[in-house]
Amino acid sequence: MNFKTFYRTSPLRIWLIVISSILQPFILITTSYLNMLQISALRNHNQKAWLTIIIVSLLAYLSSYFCDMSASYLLATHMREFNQQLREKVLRHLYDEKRNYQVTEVENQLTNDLNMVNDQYFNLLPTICVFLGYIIFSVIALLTINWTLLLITLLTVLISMLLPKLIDKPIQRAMENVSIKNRQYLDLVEKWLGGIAELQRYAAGDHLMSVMHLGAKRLEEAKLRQNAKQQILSIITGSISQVMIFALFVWTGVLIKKDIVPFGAIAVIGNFSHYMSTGIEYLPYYLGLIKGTSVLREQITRATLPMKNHSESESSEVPFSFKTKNLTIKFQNGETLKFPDIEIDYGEKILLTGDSGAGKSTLFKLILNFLEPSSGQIEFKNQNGEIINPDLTKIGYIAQNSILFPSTVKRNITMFNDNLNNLAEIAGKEMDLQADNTAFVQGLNTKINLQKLNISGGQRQKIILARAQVHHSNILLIDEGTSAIDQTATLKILHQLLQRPNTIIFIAHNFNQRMNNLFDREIHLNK
Ligand SMILES: Nc1ncnc2c1ncn2[C@@H]1O[C@H](COP(=O)(O)OP(=O)(O)OP(=O)(O)O)[C@@H](O)[C@H]1O
Repeated sequence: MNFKTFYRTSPLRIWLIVISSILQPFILITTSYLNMLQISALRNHNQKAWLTIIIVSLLAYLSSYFCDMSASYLLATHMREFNQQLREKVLRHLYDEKRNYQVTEVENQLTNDLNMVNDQYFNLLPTICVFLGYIIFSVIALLTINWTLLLITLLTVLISMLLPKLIDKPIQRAMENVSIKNRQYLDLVEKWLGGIAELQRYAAGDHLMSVMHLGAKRLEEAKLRQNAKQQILSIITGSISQVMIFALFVWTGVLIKKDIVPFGAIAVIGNFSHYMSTGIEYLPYYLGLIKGTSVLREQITRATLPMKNHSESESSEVPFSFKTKNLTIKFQNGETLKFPDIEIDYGEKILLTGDSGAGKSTLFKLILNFLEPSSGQIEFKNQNGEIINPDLTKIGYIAQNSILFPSTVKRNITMFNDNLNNLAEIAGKEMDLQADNTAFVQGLNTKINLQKLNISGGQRQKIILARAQVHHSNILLIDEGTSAIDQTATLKILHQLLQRPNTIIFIAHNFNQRMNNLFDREIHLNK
């Protein structure tokens, strides 16, 4: 993400912003010239000329405000469009990447990181133009008076432009640090405030306060350090500009004394040196801020790049069967799980059991490649029994904590594919949803309110199971998909699920013998 992408959003608008921004210093510096003429007219008692210049100056000032307002309005419009495009690209990237993201990571990217880059990079475009204009037009004005005055000024500009290079690394680090601390703080908010009811139940408010206080303190300290670094940059560039003004006045005095420049130049120099010093003080400061965003901009660019894995998915095939060999996984905390070799044929109905913590859910995650095995492999085959590069997205998966969306029951089943509406009605019946008519007053058109949690755990599971029924997959992995559903309904649901031709591997703890008998075989994992 750089200025080029920003420019491409609307080149015409960018040019208008640049022109209206550049016009502001041009008008102000031209008016300074007019002021000099105004003083001469007053000394010569030329009231008409004096009044004309005052009116022209007034109009010039008004047009300068107009330019300022136009630039701000155009920039705001541009930013709105640009940010919208950027957010869409980030979301497209996340969606295509199929990686498990932490919600806070994405939240931070779409809000805090983007705001920082907006404030300290793109929003500075008019400001940079104005300060650049101050320097350029002052240089031209000084040149008309005496070239040696210009020389002194140019030298100072050069020094000030090189200065931020000395300090842009610490500023970059400080900015990154604020972003990290902000992410950590959002993470705390999500993890701790997400469980506030539990904390209230056990009266653990003091601990919540101290954890949140520490997170907020770290964030504020990082901001303070960033501010201090920016202040240092501001002080360095400010001091240089003051030295320059002093040198300019002294040298103008010398030139006047030697009759090289007219006496009136001292008044004009005062104005120009002010514009010049403002330009020199702030331009490197803002350029320093812009440089400071480079790491964040790179991060955002990476998050917006389109994913190029289409060729991979094109060559991959839908899996029908698989076998595992010497599969182990070692977690970061040192815990290691070893799995027996398993071979599953197409159409088998497998009950996967084992003690709590034996690794049943982990096995599913390994099959789906959500987790990488430390050793061993999984071999997938197609319909003809040939080994394939599998398209793992075609494996159906019902996780323990499957997600519902704030929409109707039906759309949660069809996953927003209205062509599947009729199938949703059938799957709803198969998964015994009509037994919950009192909760679903409008049937499948009842809207799920995630805030008010207007559905029970069992109803949630039935909706997720119906979703899997409607979106047929050759291999379906179900992790405790009926744990909250009563026994009678579970039996009914199992009958429906297991009569389909696809492969089903079902993790369950609490099945009775009658339910167990519905499966072809049981695989038991030992700890
Ligand atoms: N990402 C992880 N990092 C560290 N340890 C993990 C991770 N995922 C799982 N484990 C550990 O692996 C072991 C197996 O976990 P898993 O969830 O697969 O068990 P399970 O057989 O499905 O248990 P349950 O029946 O209680 O759901 C547990 O001891 C768990 O703590």
